Amino acid sequence: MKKADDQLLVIFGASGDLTGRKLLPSLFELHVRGLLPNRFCILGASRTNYSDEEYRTFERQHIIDEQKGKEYSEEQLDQFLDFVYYLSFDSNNTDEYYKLRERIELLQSKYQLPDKIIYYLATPPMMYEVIPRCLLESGLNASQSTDGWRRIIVEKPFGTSFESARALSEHLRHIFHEEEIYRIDHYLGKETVQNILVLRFSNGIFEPLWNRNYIESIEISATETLGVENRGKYYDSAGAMRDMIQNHLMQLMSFVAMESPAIFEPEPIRDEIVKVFRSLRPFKPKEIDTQIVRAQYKGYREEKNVAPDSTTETYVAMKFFIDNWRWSGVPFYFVTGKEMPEKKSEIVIHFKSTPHKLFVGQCSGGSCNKLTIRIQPDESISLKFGLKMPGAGFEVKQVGMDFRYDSLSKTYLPDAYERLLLDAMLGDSTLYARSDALETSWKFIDPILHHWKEEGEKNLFYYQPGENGPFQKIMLGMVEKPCSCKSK
Ligand SMILES: NC(=O)C1=CN([C@@H]2O[C@H](COP(=O)(O)OP(=O)(O)OC[C@H]3O[C@@H](n4cnc5c(N)ncnc54)[C@H](OP(=O)(O)O)[C@@H]3O)[C@@H](O)[C@H]2O)C=CC1
Ligand SMILES: O=C1O[C@H](COP(=O)(O)O)[C@@H](O)[C@H](O)[C@H]1O
Repeated sequence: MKKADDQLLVIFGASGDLTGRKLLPSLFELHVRGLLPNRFCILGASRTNYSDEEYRTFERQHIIDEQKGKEYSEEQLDQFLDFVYYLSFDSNNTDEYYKLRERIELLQSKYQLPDKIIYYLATPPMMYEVIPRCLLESGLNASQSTDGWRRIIVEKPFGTSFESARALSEHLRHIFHEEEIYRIDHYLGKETVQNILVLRFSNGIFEPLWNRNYIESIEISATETLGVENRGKYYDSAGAMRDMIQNHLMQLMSFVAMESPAIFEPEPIRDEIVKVFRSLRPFKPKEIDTQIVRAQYKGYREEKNVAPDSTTETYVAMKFFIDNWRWSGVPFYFVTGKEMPEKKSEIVIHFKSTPHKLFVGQCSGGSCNKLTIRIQPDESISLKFGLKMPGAGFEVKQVGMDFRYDSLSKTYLPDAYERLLLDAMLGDSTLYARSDALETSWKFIDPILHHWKEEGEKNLFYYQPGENGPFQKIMLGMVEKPCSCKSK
C-alpha cells in the first residue's frame, strides 16, 4: 500500500473524548499495521496542563481500552507513544500561537520532517472559526516551502444551518485552499458504506433494477441503544436531525441514490452526491407534520446539561422523495434514534412484488425481495427471496442469501477513523464531504428545523428508553399522520 509523505499531525482538542477514544487509537492501529509515514509525529494541543509524559500516560489507557481484542505488543505501544507530544496552550488566544510555532519547528527539526502539516480540529465547533483565524494570523496556515503543504480536518457538526455552514466554508476558504479542507463524516469511513459503491457499480445485475421501475421503497436507519451520555450540552442544541440525519444518513442516501461517476475520483463522485441533494423534494410546512415524526425519550430532560423544558428530538423518522429520473415516486425513509432497543445501522432496498401472486401466502402479502446492506454491528449484505418449502404444495418461504463482510478474508476491518485519517495523510478527499454538498443538505433540512422551532412541543412525541414503541408502526404505516402516542 502507498505510504503517505512524511508529515506532522497537530490535534487541537487533544485532551478530549474524540481524541482519546477515536483518533489516537486509530493512529496507533495504523502504526501497528505499518501504515504511518516513515517519519511522522503527533502534537496534541489543548488547554489542560500535561507534560509530554503525563499526556502519554493519560492516553495510553485510552488506547489500551479501545484496542481490547486486537493484537499488538507493549513495545509497539511504547514506540507509538514516543512520537506523541503535547502542548498546553490556549487556542483562543493568537498571542499564544508562537508556542505552537516553536513546538512545530522543534519537532520538524527533530524528526527531519518536510513542512507538511495536518491540523485536526477535535474541539467544540465554536473553535472551528477561531483556530483557523489564529493560524492565519500567526502565519501557520500556509507553508513557505515549495514542496510543503497544509491540510485541515474539520469535525462535525459543520454548521448548524445553511447560513452558518456557508459562512464557515467561506471563512475556511479564506485561510486554506478548498483542496486542503477535509470535512469529516465518519460514516463514509465505514467499510460497508464504501462497499455500497462497489456493490452498485461493479455488478451488472443490480444496475437494471436500481430505479423506480423495480424498487418499492428504500429505508436507511441508524439506531443506538445509548442516550446522550456526557454530551448533553452539545446534543441539546443539535438534536437527532442535526446530529445524525443532516450528515451521516444523508451521505448514506447519496451513495445509494447517486448516478455512476464517469471515473472513480474524488471530484466526479462528489459531483454526483451534490446532484442527488439538489434533487431532494423540499418539504411544504404541512408535510413536515405528516411525513416526519420527531420524538424524545422519557428522561432525556433529566440528563446532565439538558434544559428541563427541552423540546430537542432524540428520534426522527421521515419519508421523503428524490425528484429525478431514477427515483421519481420512490419513497425514501430515514430512521434514527437514541435509547432504542438495538444498535444497528442499515440500508434496506425493498423491491417491488411480482405483478401477480401465484402462490398462497407468498411472503406475507408483500414482496419477497429485499436487499439489506448492514453497516453495523455485523457488516453484511443479504438478499431475501421466496423459495418453495419442501414437500407437498407450493408454500413459499422467504429465505436469505447472506454475506458477512468479515468472511471475505482474514484481513482486519479498519475503523472508520483509521481509513479517514490515512486518506487525509495521503491527500485523498474522496470520502470527505464537499462544501456544496453540505450546504445543499442544510437547505433541505433548514425548513424542518425552522418549523419545529416554531411548533415547540406541539407534535413532539415521547418514547420509553429501550422501546421502539409506536415508531415501528409509524414506519410500516409510513407516517401518513401523527400517531396518538403523545405522553410524558
Ligand atoms: N466524541 C465523539 O464521539 C465525537 C465528537 N465529534 C466532534 O468532535 C469535537 C470534539 O468532541 P469531543 O472530543 O467529544 O469533545 P470534548 O468536550 O471531550 O473535548 C473537547 C476538546 O476541546 C478542548 N476545548 C474545550 N473547550 C475549549 C475552548 N473553549 N477553547 C479551546 N479548547 C477547548 C478541550 O480541552 P481543554 O479544555 O483542555 O482545552 C478538549 O480537548 C466536537 O466538535 C464534536 O462535535 C464528532 C463525532 C463524534
Ligand atoms: O456522529 C455521531 O455518531 C455517533 C454514532 O456513530 P456510530 O459510528 O457509533 O454509529 C452518535 O452516537 C453521535 O451522537 C453522533 O454525534
